[in-house]
Amino acid sequence: MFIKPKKSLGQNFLIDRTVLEQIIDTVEITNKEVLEIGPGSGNLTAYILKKKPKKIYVIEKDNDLVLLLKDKFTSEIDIINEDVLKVPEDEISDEKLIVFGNLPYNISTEILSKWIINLNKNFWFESLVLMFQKEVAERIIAESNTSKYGRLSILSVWKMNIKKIIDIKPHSFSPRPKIDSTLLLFTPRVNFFELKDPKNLEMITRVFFNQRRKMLKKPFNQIFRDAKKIAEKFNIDLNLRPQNLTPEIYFKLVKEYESLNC
Ligand SMILES: C[S@@+](CC[C@H](N)C(=O)[O-])C[C@H]1O[C@@H](n2cnc3c(N)ncnc32)[C@H](O)[C@@H]1O
Repeated sequence: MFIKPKKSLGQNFLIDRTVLEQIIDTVEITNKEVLEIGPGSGNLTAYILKKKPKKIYVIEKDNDLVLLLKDKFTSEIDIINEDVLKVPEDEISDEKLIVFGNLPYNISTEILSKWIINLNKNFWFESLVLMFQKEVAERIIAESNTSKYGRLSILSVWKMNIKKIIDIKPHSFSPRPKIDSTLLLFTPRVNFFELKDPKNLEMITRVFFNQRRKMLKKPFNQIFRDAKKIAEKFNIDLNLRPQNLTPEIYFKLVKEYESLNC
């Protein structure tokens, strides 16, 4: 069955055996429950199956590809024919999942942000092995005082340990994307900083990084009534820029905001 790849659904299928093997070797799969996001034509799915997982769930939005997957794998996989953004990720299984995803580039940050915002102390996964556009992966793992550091880095490191596994070149896919990709491994950060509402972290980092070239004075005044006092409390020089504050400081500022407003 030939299916023309749909650009709108970010369909670039992995065809490089070495890369497929590197992906499944990132974590232990045997006897574990696995979730794959966007299995496409099932290239990675076939490699996952070789490692004998206890069960595989896949979430694929494209009806044509779902037909192809049913044909190719019969009853070996449990197919959820849905938009991943609409699936309640913590209701897929009672077991902690190993998640793989060569994510569609146009919604990759939306998926990651949704999962992080929804996470509670009982992580629904054991690890996430996710592929991003290289430029997005660099923003996720960026540290403070660098130009790529921003909201996505702070949000990601809040609840996860993140490790870069490999970069992947366009020739590993068909059709070839125009950009390089990067595979990241995320594992739960057990003692993450407790906040009342993750939306406050989203809001505060948005206010700061929407004006990333401005001095801290401006966002501070927008968020806190007594900005000077709060800056002194946390020993922050208001002449610095948003990228100079570590994630830890952002978490503390959100907590302070919550204690004053929520
Ligand atoms: C980059 S391709 C990866 C395909 C396959 N995993 C591989 O590596 O060869 C992304 C896949 O995600 C699917 N997809 C796109 N948007 C989706 C969504 N919102 N929910 C679920 N799947 C989606 C596409 O149809 C496609 O199969």
